[in-house]
Amino acid sequence: MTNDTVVVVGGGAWGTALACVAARAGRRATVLCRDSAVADALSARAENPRYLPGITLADDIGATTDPAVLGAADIVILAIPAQRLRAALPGLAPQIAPGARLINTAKGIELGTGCALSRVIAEICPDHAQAILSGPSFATDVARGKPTAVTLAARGEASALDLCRALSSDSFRAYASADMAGVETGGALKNVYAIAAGVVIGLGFGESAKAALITRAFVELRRLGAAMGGQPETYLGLSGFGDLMLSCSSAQSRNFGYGMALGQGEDVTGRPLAEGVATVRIASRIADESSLSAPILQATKRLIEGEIAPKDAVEALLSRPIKEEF
Ligand SMILES: NC(=O)C1=CN([C@@H]2O[C@H](COP(=O)(O)OP(=O)(O)OC[C@H]3O[C@@H](n4cnc5c(N)ncnc54)[C@H](O)[C@@H]3O)[C@@H](O)[C@H]2O)C=CC1
Ligand SMILES: O=C(CO)COP(=O)(O)O
Repeated sequence: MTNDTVVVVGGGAWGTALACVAARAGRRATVLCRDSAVADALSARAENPRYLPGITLADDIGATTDPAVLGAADIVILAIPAQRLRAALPGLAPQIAPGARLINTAKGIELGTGCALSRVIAEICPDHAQAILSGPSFATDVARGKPTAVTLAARGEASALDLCRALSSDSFRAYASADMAGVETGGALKNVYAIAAGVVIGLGFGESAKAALITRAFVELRRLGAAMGGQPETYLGLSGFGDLMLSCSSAQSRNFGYGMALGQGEDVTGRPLAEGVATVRIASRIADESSLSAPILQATKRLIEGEIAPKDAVEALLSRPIKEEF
């Protein structure tokens, strides 16, 4: 398989960082932007001042707003917000070269339908093989070339390994997996728990409370993920535990930041993209429908919907009946 040419759809923080990844791995990389100002800045100054201000990017990244560029791609990386995927894909699909492989990197579950994003992609691009890249990786770190490791899942180990080799370099290491559902659900659900961890810190409850929250969140994430089709061991890896740990422990995470603002009683309107806000709504419905116990997720949902105050949400969790840990 030829993997020479990579087109990244989405000129935001993550799409830009992933174009740097592809370029560092020796691929010809182009970002397909929606906004011509972003494309111009990337092409002329190797900068994305809107989404990654102050970071000088590899200068061999191309940028365009013309979807015709998809016709030359061996690999198409999707890096647009999860809830935008269904609306964006029909305009792109006819342009994508027949043999190109798609790698989704958005983290979420479709709000209106409860569909995994891989299913949304399969519905709109049924003839293209697809993969998922997910793991602990902040765009700013990746764009700067700081060491990062992620999981890349595809149907079939050989395909996953081939894509891992195509994108790995001395600063970016992708591990192969054949568990698409496990990788996908881990990335989506960790955002919910990052919001919850942010709330705990925003309330001033401290690091011990946060460690307890993350540990119990991990139990829930594995339970929900398994019900959605993931393999248990996948959640122990980079796309599960790794990403949960990163997002629940750093104010760099937009989801954690959103939770912190909630905990501090701030107005959260207009904050940067926090995918967990949509995910918690649909994941709570899925948990209810399957009678799965997910108290942290349900408390986070009620908090986000304004049904309960942050302090009361944490107190409700602490006052649940005493039970065995496992
Ligand atoms: N920023 C990060 O560190 C990471 C982000 N991700 C995931 O990547 C996805 C994108 O996140 P970011 O790039 O950080 O968000 P962002 O807010 O920085 O950028 C989003 C980009 O998507 C574009 N976009 C939105 N709707 C579109 C549409 N309908 N058609 C074409 N382009 C559209 C916007 O113009 C913008 O360029 C999210 O699902 C996020 O969870 C995953 C790993 C790391
Ligand atoms: O997914 C991420 C890191 O792996 C980015 O997290 P946020 O979307 O919360 O910023």
